[in-house]
Amino acid sequence: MKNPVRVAITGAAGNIGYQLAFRIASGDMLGKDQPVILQLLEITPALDALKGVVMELRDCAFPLLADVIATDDANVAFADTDYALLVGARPRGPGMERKDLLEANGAIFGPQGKALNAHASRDVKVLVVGNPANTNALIAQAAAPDLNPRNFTAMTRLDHNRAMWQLAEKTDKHVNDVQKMIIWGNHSATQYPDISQCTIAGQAATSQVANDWYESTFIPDVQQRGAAVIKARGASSAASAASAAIDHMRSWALGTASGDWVSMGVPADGSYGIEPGVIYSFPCVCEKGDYRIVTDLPISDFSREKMQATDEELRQERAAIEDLLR
Ligand SMILES: NC(=O)C1=CN([C@@H]2O[C@H](COP(=O)(O)OP(=O)(O)OC[C@H]3O[C@@H](n4cnc5c(N)ncnc54)[C@H](O)[C@@H]3O)[C@@H](O)[C@H]2O)C=CC1
Ligand SMILES: O=C([O-])CC(=O)C(=O)O
Repeated sequence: MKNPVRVAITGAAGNIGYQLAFRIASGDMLGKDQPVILQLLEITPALDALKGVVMELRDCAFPLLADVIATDDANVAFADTDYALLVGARPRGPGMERKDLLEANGAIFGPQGKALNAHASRDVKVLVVGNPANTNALIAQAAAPDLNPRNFTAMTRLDHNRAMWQLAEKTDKHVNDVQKMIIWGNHSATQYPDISQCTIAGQAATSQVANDWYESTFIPDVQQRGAAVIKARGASSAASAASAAIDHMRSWALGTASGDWVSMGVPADGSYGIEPGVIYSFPCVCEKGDYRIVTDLPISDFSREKMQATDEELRQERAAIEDLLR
């Protein structure tokens, strides 16, 4: 049996956290041979609810769950943690954009970055889910100067999964047939879901759907899917968000499928002309516990314009919280 690894989840008594903890404890994220110690963080008023989550985790008698720690102290939650899923933050309601949460949620991620910097494993892999995810990841990264800046990532895997399903449904294929989807940029309404490289059962996606459907239906539907779920459910996506978080971490830790890639919000490194300074979603291949941005894909004028628009929004979000980066 492998030694247990430590997985921290913030907002663990919230809607997403309640899904995440159980799936991670059952081995969905790191494999059925990898024991885990869950380190659950909540705000003090939610500690009773968190106690209930811990009771239920124990009641599942998960073979892979080595221990559970529940706390309202980030220094405890992040101690020696190998994986940190930063979920705890306020969700948006109807009529809000995710960046409307910047002020309320931005303040959470500086102190958490600082606690990670002081206490986490030096190789900790960080995924920010709390919105606005890309900019919150930037805030956490800036507060953790002793950790590898590349290890601060934001979740666009839910958008990636949504886009794959929309395309599969439109072409009457299974989602397993869809490869090489790309989400560029921000986890927001400016994100650019790009099918130019996509294949469906090995054939170019662009030859299987009408361009008009792609531009006028697919792109806005993927961009607005979070809002559509809020309208339908009266609450933001939770089970699908937890599932995507597990997909993101599993790909990063265990690798992406041969011949395919995934979308991850990662620090821009100049690839595709996106200058450093923002956490931007790129197509990424993961191998041996690391990721790399897939480079040198051809970019059309249509794509370039959309990639720049979402970059611009990220720079505006950054400017709005610049004081939190110091
Ligand atoms: N990146 C993505 O694709 C997605 C992101 N989200 C975002 O995830 C976040 C969480 O969503 P839900 O779980 O539905 O919200 P929720 O309100 O059900 O749960 C959030 C939990 O975080 C806790 N919390 C608040 N501040 C905290 C702090 N400083 N430290 C630790 N815990 C804290 C709250 O007590 C609450 O239990 C929201 O910001 C939401 O917008 C949601 C869906 C997808
Ligand atoms: O839309 C929201 O506010 C929650 C979210 O990020 C998503 O479902 O993509």
